[in-house]
Amino acid sequence: MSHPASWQAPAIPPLAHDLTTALQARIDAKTKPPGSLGRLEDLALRLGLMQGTTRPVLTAPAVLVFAGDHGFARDGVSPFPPEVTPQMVANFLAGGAGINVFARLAGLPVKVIDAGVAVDLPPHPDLIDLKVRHGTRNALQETALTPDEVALCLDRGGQVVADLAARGCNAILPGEMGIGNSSAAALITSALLDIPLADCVGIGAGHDPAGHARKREILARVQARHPGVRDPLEALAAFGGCEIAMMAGAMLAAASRRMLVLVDGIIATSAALVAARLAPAMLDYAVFAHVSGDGPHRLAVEALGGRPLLDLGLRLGEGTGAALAWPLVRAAAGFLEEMATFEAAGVSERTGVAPQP
Ligand SMILES: O=C(O)c1ccc[n+]([C@@H]2O[C@H](COP(=O)([O-])O)[C@@H](O)[C@H]2O)c1
Ligand SMILES: Cc1cc2nc[nH]c2cc1C
Repeated sequence: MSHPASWQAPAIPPLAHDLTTALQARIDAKTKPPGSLGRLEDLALRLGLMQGTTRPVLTAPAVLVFAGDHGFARDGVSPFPPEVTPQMVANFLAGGAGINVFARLAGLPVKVIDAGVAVDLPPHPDLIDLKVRHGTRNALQETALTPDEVALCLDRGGQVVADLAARGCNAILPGEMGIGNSSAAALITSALLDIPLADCVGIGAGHDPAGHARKREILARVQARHPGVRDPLEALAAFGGCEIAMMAGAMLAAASRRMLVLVDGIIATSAALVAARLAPAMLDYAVFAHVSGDGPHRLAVEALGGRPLLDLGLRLGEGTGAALAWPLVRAAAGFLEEMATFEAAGVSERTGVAPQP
């Protein structure tokens, strides 16, 4: 097992910038005024640069819902009890959660990964048991994860992606489920972006103003218990959780294989932030699906240079924003592959001047 102080992120190949001109020419040859597909054109270009081809294809994409529990979840940080984490896992596996609906509509399979749910879960064909521990330790009192547990989470996230890649997957949509994990995300984001904690604490699963104020106060105590954390591995150890660390490992492994990472909401973005601190080139393979309705998300996405595709006020997590954005990603690859060119369709190209009467 690798040790986190020395945990090495995988090497991430650079984007195929040498293909930029050829990709842009292919985009511009399609039967449309230049630039008229707006950000879908940027997305098509990026897919080509990621995959190192002028004809990118999306194969065997998968939603990965990483689930984990948090030691401080009973201390007032969430408006919901931690029992909801395994209850929602059962809901995912029964096909009844929001992510199941949106994934079905988008034609995406949903795999659930037990990264660190507090209770043992019954086996299920769509459940991958990679549990590192039964919930994190309580960060109000001690470090949430040991360095070895952090390394194990990162490695296991990589293992999930390696298994998918072996079956032809070249795009992942990581989501998460974990009562209390918006608190871990806030603590990580504040530590790694060096911005005040209060600016990073959202309403999570739906605090009222009094609950939100209490969450801020509790998290200030957690932060005071772990002063001076600035390093991504230290942040994961201090604050948890297993599902955030495993998502970060999955994102890094995906980028190392030139796979697209469609980033979901505020918790998935904290994992992307950790991943980017471990290997900045990960961001070349990340597309931000949406900006969450949980206020602080916007700040984190901007700090990572992301431009979210959707702004729907979603704050459900589970990968729902990513699943909803998936048809846009498919549209980008689809127009590049299937749209007729001016030449093939016999359509006249732009002359730059209006025809004279
Ligand atoms: O994706 C988001 O932006 C998002 C924002 C707030 C909450 N959530 C979800 O709500 C849960 C965390 O909320 P909380 O209040 O228990 O920390 C967790 O299961 C997340 O999937 C998700
Ligand atoms: C019901 C419920 C569903 C969720 N899905 C993701 N986070 C969640 C939090 C709650 C509380």
